[in-house]
Amino acid sequence: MTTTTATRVLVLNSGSSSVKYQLLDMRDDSRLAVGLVERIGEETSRLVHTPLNREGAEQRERTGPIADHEAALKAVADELAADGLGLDSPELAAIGHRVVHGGLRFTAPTVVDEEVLAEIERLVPVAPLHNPANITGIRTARALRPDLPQIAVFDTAFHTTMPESAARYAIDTEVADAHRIRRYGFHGTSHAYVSRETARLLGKAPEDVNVIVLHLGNGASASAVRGGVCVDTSMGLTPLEGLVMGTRSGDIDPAVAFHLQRVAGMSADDVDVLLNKKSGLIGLCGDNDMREIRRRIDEGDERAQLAFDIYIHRLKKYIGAYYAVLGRVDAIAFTAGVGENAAPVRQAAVAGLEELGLALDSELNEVRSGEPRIVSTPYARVAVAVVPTDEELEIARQTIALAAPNSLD
Ligand SMILES: Nc1ncnc2c1ncn2[C@@H]1O[C@H](COP(=O)(O)OP(=O)(O)O)[C@@H](O)[C@H]1O
Ligand SMILES: CC(=O)OP(=O)(O)O
Ligand SMILES: [Mg+2]
Repeated sequence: MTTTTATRVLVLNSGSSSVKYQLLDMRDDSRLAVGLVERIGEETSRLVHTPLNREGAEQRERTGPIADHEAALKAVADELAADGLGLDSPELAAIGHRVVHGGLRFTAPTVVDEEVLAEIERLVPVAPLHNPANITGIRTARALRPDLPQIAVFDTAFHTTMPESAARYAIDTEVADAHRIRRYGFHGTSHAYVSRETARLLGKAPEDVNVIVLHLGNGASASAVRGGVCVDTSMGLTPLEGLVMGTRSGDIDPAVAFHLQRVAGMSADDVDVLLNKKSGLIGLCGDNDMREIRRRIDEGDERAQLAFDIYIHRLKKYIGAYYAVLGRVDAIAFTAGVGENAAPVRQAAVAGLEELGLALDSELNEVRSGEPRIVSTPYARVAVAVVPTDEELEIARQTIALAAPNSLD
């Protein structure tokens, strides 16, 4: 009789209207399948599944309504099964889940049980776009494989090292403590992975480098990482604070919220929707995709240009702020959809910062590549790097380390 050692991990990254997933073999971090379900809940849902477990296997795409995250995960399970990678496989060691808000309690990856789920549920008001989808992902995966460990990896965990001076808001301490109001920060899995990869790119140990990480996706956040430890980040109690995002305002005078309620007759929920879903780039110019905004700018569209300028202005302010927080900066790393792909964003964000030791090589900056790379000139004091993030790989590593630490021996 042969026994199979379970070394595979399925990672589910459930967003408000999408699920990204990867099935990995942790013996060599190889991917067996990757995919995405997007526009969940709409008529035009789309599932793109790429099997990577055999030569010549082709990407498959399905369009048509997928009602909710539960249906999406079942569709993913069917796609995996069609490639002989079904969830019933004895080689599957665990399922890892991105969970966005872990509050004060979850500072490390956690095995999910009912009590942990209840705590993630309690945090829904501070991550209303994300935690509900994460919970559905966990419940559905558990129903499909009740015997497997389900591991939650929290976006907030990497930021729990922030000093109180960075994490606390300057409001009444009793009110803040009673309601656990503080800056938690998000995208931590990405900030952790990218800051480490940046050190590697520089040929140094993470302990020896100070990095500003700019995670610019649809949601966007900056972090200041000193010697591998997060000391400040731009998102706060919720993922609304900080940079200008696809649909979120980022930093704003909080008085705007009560002014709109008192003067414009909006409810708290109306303001929430306005700031989370109808602001940022989409609120400014009607588009939240940087590709479309650049296209419009090339055609001379002034609204798109102003939206871009506001986005860059905020980004620059955070670069300056985190430069001051860190004192010495070895690298600035751009990551996620915009950071990895939009050369004009990188160029504009560091333009004029030569006095801070920042200088891009404009040719290197234009090169398209999926590899980590340096795009600054050789004589620049601060390296500018493009470092593709890989939240799924990082979640898989943390998942196997907790669920089956001896499986890779
Ligand atoms: N080639 C590109 N050029 C410019 N921006 C891009 C490109 N590809 C993707 N993006 C931007 O990346 C965003 C998605 O980033 P991503 O990190 O996948 O976000 P999320 O994880 O929040 O869904 C898109 O909304 C788009 O603005
Ligand atoms: C926390 C957050 O903003 O995540 P995303 O960018 O996936 O929306
Ligand atoms: Mg993302």
